[in-house]
Amino acid sequence: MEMKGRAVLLVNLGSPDSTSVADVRRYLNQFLMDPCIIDLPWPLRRLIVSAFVLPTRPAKSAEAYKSIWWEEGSPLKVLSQQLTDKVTENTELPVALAMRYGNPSMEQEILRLSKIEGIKEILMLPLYPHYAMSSVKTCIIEAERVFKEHQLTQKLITHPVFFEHPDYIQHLIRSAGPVIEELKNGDWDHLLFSYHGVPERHIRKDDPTGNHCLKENCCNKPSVAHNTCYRHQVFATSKAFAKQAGLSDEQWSVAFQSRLGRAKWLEPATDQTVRDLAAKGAKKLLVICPAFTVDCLETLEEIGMEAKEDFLEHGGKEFKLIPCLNTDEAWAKTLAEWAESYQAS
Ligand SMILES: C=CC1=C(C)c2cc3[nH]c(cc4nc(cc5[nH]c(cc1n2)c(C)c5CCC(=O)O)C(CCC(=O)O)=C4C)c(C)c3C=C
Ligand SMILES: [Fe+2]
Ligand SMILES: [Fe+2]
Repeated sequence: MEMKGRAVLLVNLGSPDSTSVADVRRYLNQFLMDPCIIDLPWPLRRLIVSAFVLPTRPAKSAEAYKSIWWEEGSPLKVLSQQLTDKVTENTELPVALAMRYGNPSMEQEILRLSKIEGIKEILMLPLYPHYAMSSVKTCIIEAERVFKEHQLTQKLITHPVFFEHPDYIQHLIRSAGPVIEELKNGDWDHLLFSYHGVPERHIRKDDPTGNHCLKENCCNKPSVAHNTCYRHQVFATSKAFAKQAGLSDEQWSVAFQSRLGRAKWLEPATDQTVRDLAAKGAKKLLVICPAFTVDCLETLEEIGMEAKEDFLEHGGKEFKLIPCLNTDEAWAKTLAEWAESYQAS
């Protein structure tokens, strides 16, 4: 196994430095001014962010962050760091954690790793199971920018996405615990896979065939487009999970959360789906969020609080959010193994 000279960079999305409105505004500005997030020409993006988002959203988001914030800081950052520490315990390679937005920045951590004696390559492993312009692609663009700007001589490699890797699926099922057997026994009515949504336009832009994605049944027809199709990849995760866990087709479904703005995003929306499930008579609902490897605002608040309240208000009786893999020991070990064994072709 050729791993001498490799350093590992785990990357996650990032959080504001604190729950103050000023810090949330700074974070949202950096996030939303990324052309991979709002993919419009700079003047239009600047206008939309300044005129429609920054006047009101920071205060609203700050309140949401306050409801999930821990004494040690943002759950996403605290959990990502604890996971990184566990990965470090399982490998002799140097491992660092960076955030795509906010701190610790990718620039700071790439430069730190590049200064370690004997480092010839940096393997970036985005902690996102699925490819999206707004997740993996933006990390690659930022890492390439840092390498170029600082004229780094090391090689940059990116670990592939792992949306249907058998180890990842197995960890998801195992870490979900007894609720999966309970679902099979009929003790829960349904399992909803809630994935972060993306605008449909992003998927079309990344479709190398120019006409495969978002057509009738496209995600089930083999295509090179699936390498960059978020929709295909989240269905692949859900189907692999259901197959390995032994769930029948009626026991689960997929929905997309966190929509922002007026463009058309992937459907169905999680909030509507949760209400529809309650209206159809579901009383006990399980929700899992496999687009996130660690819990964050979008799982803890949007699903664990908002979606739960919605379900209970519309006639549901019990709602359980299955935690993300977070700092699971076996998962950390798998990440260390992947970091050591991955060979770029
Ligand atoms: C799973 C990967 C993610 C994709 C894809 C993604 C796309 C995406 N997100 C926004 C806008 C926002 N997302 C926000 C929070 C947030 N998003 C992700 C992950 C993905 N986003 C995570 C892990 C988090 C949580 C961060 C945390 O600190 O816990 C936010 C900020 C919070 C808020 O104000 O609601 C915004 C805004 C867009 C527009 C987008 C695709 C275009
Ligand atoms: Fe997001
Ligand atoms: Fe597709």
